[in-house]
Amino acid sequence: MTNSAIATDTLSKSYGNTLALDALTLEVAAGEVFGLLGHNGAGKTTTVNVLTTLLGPTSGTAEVAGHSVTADAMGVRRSIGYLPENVQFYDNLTLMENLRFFAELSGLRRPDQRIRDVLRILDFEGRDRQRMGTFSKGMRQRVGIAQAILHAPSVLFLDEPTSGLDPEGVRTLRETIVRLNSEFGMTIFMNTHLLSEVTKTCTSIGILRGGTLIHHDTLAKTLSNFPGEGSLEEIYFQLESEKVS
Ligand SMILES: Nc1ncnc2c1ncn2[C@@H]1O[C@H](COP(=O)(O)OP(=O)(O)OP(=O)(O)O)[C@@H](O)[C@H]1O
Repeated sequence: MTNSAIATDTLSKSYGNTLALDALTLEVAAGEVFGLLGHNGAGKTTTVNVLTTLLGPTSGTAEVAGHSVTADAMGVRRSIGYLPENVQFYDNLTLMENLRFFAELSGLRRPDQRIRDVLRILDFEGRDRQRMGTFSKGMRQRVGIAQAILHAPSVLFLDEPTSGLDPEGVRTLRETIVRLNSEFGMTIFMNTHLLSEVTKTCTSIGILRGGTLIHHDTLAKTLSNFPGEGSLEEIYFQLESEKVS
């Protein structure tokens, strides 16, 4: 038995003739904050879409929280939360009304109690009657996280969570991610382009290039294995530009 939150074996996904994900074999241990990096079109969103069961794989296997994405997609969905890159809300409804709507959709037994807990976890107390349309982009991202964790998932997927946020929004979101991981033990899997955030948040990283995983290690080992490079950004560009052997 392993304590993998995510385990894939030669997982591939094609769109017609485009091989977007090429035999991905990856393990993310429970309790990690994993950052998936790569240029535009590298296959990051495809990976998240397959792991969250939005898309079926073309071949290979993947388990999330111990459930197969193909044989037990419902088990996966019950165990995960997902913040898409562009999360949508009902702007004319309040924060509470939005969360109640999503809580009812996911069939929560005592939605109001859980919503109150989640509002407290995300420091939204006192804002539950505020209309969503008045929230900043950073706050909307955190409401997206609130929505994603209503059913207390063990694994949380975030697709470009800091995209379009100002520095304060980025910092607050980072604190939220770190807190969900350290206080509530959630495994976090995030796609991101923001390497400075990866350095501050992630415990391990993977780099995809053209659908192939070209690097996977803990952040600490990645940094120590490239002592000549000043930052993760420089390491990333070095790895990304290396010739495929
Ligand atoms: N629905 C689709 N139909 C056809 N090709 C697609 C589809 N979705 C993605 N692709 C292609 O698959 C490859 C991987 O795309 P994907 O969106 O997974 O990359 P990404 O790393 O998330 O990129 P980005 O950082 O721009 O979001 C790209 O070549 C893309 O053009």
